Parts: sequence; C-alpha cells; structure tokens
Amino acid sequence: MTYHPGFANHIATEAVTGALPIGRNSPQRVPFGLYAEQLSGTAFTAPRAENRRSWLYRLRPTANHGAFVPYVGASHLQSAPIDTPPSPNRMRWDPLQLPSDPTDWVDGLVTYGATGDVAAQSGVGVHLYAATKDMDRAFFSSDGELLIVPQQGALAIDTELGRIDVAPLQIALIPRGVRFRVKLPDGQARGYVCENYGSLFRLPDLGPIGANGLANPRDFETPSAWFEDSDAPCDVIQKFQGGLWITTLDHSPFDVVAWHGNLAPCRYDLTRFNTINTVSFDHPDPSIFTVLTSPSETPGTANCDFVIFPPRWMVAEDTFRPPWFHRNVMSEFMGLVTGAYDAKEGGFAPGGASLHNQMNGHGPDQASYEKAVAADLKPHRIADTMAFMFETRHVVRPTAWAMATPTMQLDYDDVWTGFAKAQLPG
Ligand SMILES: O=C(O)Cc1cc(O)ccc1O
Ligand SMILES: [Fe+2]
Repeated sequence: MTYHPGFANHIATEAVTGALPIGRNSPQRVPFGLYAEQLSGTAFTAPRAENRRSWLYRLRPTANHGAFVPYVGASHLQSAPIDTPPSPNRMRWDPLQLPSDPTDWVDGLVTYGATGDVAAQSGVGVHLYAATKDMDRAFFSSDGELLIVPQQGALAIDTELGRIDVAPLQIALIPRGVRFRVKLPDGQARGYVCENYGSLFRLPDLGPIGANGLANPRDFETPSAWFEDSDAPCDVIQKFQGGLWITTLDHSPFDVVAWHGNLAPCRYDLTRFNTINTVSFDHPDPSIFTVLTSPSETPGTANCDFVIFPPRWMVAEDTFRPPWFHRNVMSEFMGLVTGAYDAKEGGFAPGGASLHNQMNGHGPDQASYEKAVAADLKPHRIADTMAFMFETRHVVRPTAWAMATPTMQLDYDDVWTGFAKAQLPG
C-alpha cells in the first residue's frame, strides 16, 4: 500500500497504467471503457480554497444499482435531531463491551449522541463501535464525513479510493459518500466515530504559532488507487438522513481503477502531532491541541473541533496544571484512547466516554484537584495518555440507548461533590 503525503492535496493515481485520462476529466472515450464520475464533497461553486472533489474512473458507474430498501438489522445508529430530551447533566460511560454475537463494524456502531440537524448539514453524530467480525459488505454515510478514532484493535479499511490501515493512536477520515468496508486484523476492535454533518474537517489556522506546528499537513496520508474486479454480489448499506438502507450490487463497489482530485480518505498518526503548550504559567485553552476543525458560519465558533490531549511535558510554574474548572458555551464529548487523563484520577477508562454540555460546570475530579494543588511543580512528563474531545457549538443530545445502557455511570456527579469550602480570613 502506498500513500501520498498532505492534507486535501490534489492527487492523481492509477492502479492500472494508462487508466487515468490526461489533461481532461471526462474524455469522450475513457481509457479501457472505464466510466468517469465526479464525487463532489462541496458545492460546485464553493470557493476554490474550500472546494473538494475527485474524479473517479471505474468499471461501472455508481448509478448502476437497484432500489435501496430499509435495512432491517440490529442497528443502534441515529442522527440529529434526536427525539429524546436534551439533558444538562454531566454524563460518563464505562467502555462499550464487545458484542457476544459475531458483529461487523457497521452493525457494531452505537450512537451515543448527536446534535444539529442532519438535514441542515450542521452538527455531528457521535458513535462508538465494538466489532468482532470482518465486513463482507460496503457502507457509506450520505449524512457526513466519518472521523474514525480506533481505541482497541487495528482496522484495515478498504475504500473506493484506496486502502487504509489504522491502529490505535491513528485516525482515519472518510468523506461523505465514499463506500468502504472494515476488516479487523486483530479479530476485534473498538473505537469512536465523529460523523460530521457540517463543513469538511480541515487543519486549523495557526495564527501567531506561525507556519508550522500542531498537525503538520505532510503527516496526513492518502492511499493510492486500488480496486477489485469482482462480479460477486455485494450488499451496500447507506446511511441517509439517519435511516439505514440497503441494496445488493451484482459486482464489487470497489472498482475504481484510477482517480484524481482532492476529496479522498486519509489517515493521520496522532503521535506526529507537534504539541504546543505553556512554558511559563497557566494552563492554555485546549484549542491549542486542535487537530482538525469543521468551521461553522461564525468565525472561530466551530461546528466541531477534534482536539487531542497527547503525551507532553508539563513545566508551568505557580500553576494549577490540570484542566481548570470551567463552563463552556461549546459542548464537549470526550473519549480516551490510552492511559489516563490528567483531569480524572479515576472512572474515565480507555474506551470510556464523557459528555459535558453547554454551560455545565466540570473540570478536575476531587482527587486530581488535591494532587495538583499539593504537587511539587518540577517538570513532569504525562507519558501514557491520549484523550480527545469532539467540541461543538451545538448541544449534544444523548440517545435513549446511551441514557439507558448499564455502562452509564449514575454516580458521575459525585466526583465533584466533596470539595471543602474555601476559608476566608477572619
Ligand atoms: O473538560 C475537559 O476535560 C476538556 C478540557 C481540557 C482542558 O485542558 C481545558 C478545557 C477543557 O474543556
Ligand atoms: Fe471541558
């Protein structure tokens, strides 16, 4: 498997020499009788800097399929708007358990919450997955791009535009509409998915940081063209406006022999993140750890930011080093890939999740607080950690499933109930 470095670069790739038309997108006769097809990730008229599309050259056009019918499977996938009431309460969940029956990646997806409105192309869906079986069918979301954060087990993702291998500490980003199937080299896998209904994820501006730092573009990797020439039937499941639909093709959907453009799946290794932090005092806002951002119409107020808390040196002087107590106009869904998170001494396990919605007080648990105020502030490396946050301007509504699952920690408030009252002089 070969990859091309760069984020949303214009790439030209062919799995068969001579398959890619030169100098035009849609010649009268495409080499080998391939079908030329445009995949648009932004409106045709989106400004050039925003515009994302690719041209695919395939054995058959995607349009060559029968009707989709509703998918009747054990799916726990949902979309915004969620019909259960929003809750101001802070929530936390133990890890999602592996299913007892053989379950592939698509049936292993469970929606914990969603926000915005899938029909209005704003907001996100937040899913976790727990899977034990390779997919032998294809899946795509018409509702949003998928940011996949593996937590346990590698994923071998075959997509129409190439194959991506990812493991925990890496992420994959799959554009809206791109069909893919997930295989499990380790036999089982768990992780998180942000389904972004809004504007496409991109690298954040760096402002005074300068031209380099945080996630550097060249560390994103886009696969070369790959295809399979198979006339065996293949089920394709589509998520469309929250519902799941299925059709059966009489051929493989993975039949793109060549493609070019700047809309394609990619992967990124989170350990390549160039972490920037204070070298004087005060814990900076977590926006300093933004990997990718999906802007909204309001500058600086994201539809969704993907923020990580990677291993790093803590050197701040006269500073409460962990995340401070706070209330945020943005809503925060967090997960933990590995290790421990510096604001939570207990209860936030790798594979677990938490939700702190708009304006609701949260921050270090009491044990983290006591430890931090007592600490001798020598340089200290937080070595084994990788937490992340999907932070959104829209309030996340938990699903009925997430509210009812036994993995929900009903005593989560208690991590903040024991604080001693401050003592004023006199
Ligand atoms: O709530 C959290 O743990 C996430 C978070 C981390 C941080 O360093 C500062 C603010 C913030 O919301
Ligand atoms: Fe927070």
